[in-house]
Amino acid sequence: MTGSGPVLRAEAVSRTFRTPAGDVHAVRGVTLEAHSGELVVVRGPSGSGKTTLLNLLGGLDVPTDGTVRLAGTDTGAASEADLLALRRDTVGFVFQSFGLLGVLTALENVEVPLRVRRLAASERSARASEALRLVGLGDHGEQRPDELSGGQQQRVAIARALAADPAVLIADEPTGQLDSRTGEAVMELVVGLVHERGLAAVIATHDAAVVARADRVVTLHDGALLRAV
Ligand SMILES: Nc1ncnc2c1ncn2[C@@H]1O[C@H](COP(=O)(O)OP(=O)(O)OP(=O)(O)O)[C@@H](O)[C@H]1O
Repeated sequence: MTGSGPVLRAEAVSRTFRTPAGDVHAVRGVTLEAHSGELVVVRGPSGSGKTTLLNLLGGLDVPTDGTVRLAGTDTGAASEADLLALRRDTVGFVFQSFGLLGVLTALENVEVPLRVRRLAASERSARASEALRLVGLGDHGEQRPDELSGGQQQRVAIARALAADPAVLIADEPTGQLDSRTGEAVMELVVGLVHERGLAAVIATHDAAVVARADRVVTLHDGALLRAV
């Protein structure tokens, strides 16, 4: 990968789902890129294809047409194993529903993606603690998700996404389950981290405050890009 090119690039990407009721063209011909340190916001009404597009950009799904290049790798041409490794090494995901494991402490949740990287336990724990500190939860490592507020849980999820030091952050409506003040605080944190750590971030959100701070805003309508700002 060259230093100046986009970390993430989608070129004329489409995703069609075959269903018994017929084909659903969830994403249609989208071209989009994100560079390091750049925050790209994807917005659009419900069903416009935001989640499908984010899944394609993060390598959770591959396009039926067009190409997605993630850190230089064409996801559609990669084997399942390579795609798994690419996601593990390159992408941090944050979802609306936090996705924390209830039986684990905050610290253990943050350690989950580090476990699959076969890091030594001490290194894992040091990195997870540092990630929790970054999101302002350095003193909450021993608490379980149900002992934390919604905003704190989402911050744990952000720490988990960042612990392995990904080049790309993909966040699907990360503030969707939070009240507006908590959501603002969480987004403030994400925007700061994107710029500080030079992440290429793509975030689906309706949050006006995030839209205002985005380097680029794209709007989806029926799976296609409406306009790019
Ligand atoms: N696995 C699937 N199989 C069939 N159709 C799907 C599948 N996933 C998504 N779709 C369809 O693709 C379209 C886009 O869905 P998607 O979830 O990407 O939209 P969205 O903009 O994220 O919506 P929301 O804001 O409500 O989450 C919808 O019509 C949806 O029903």
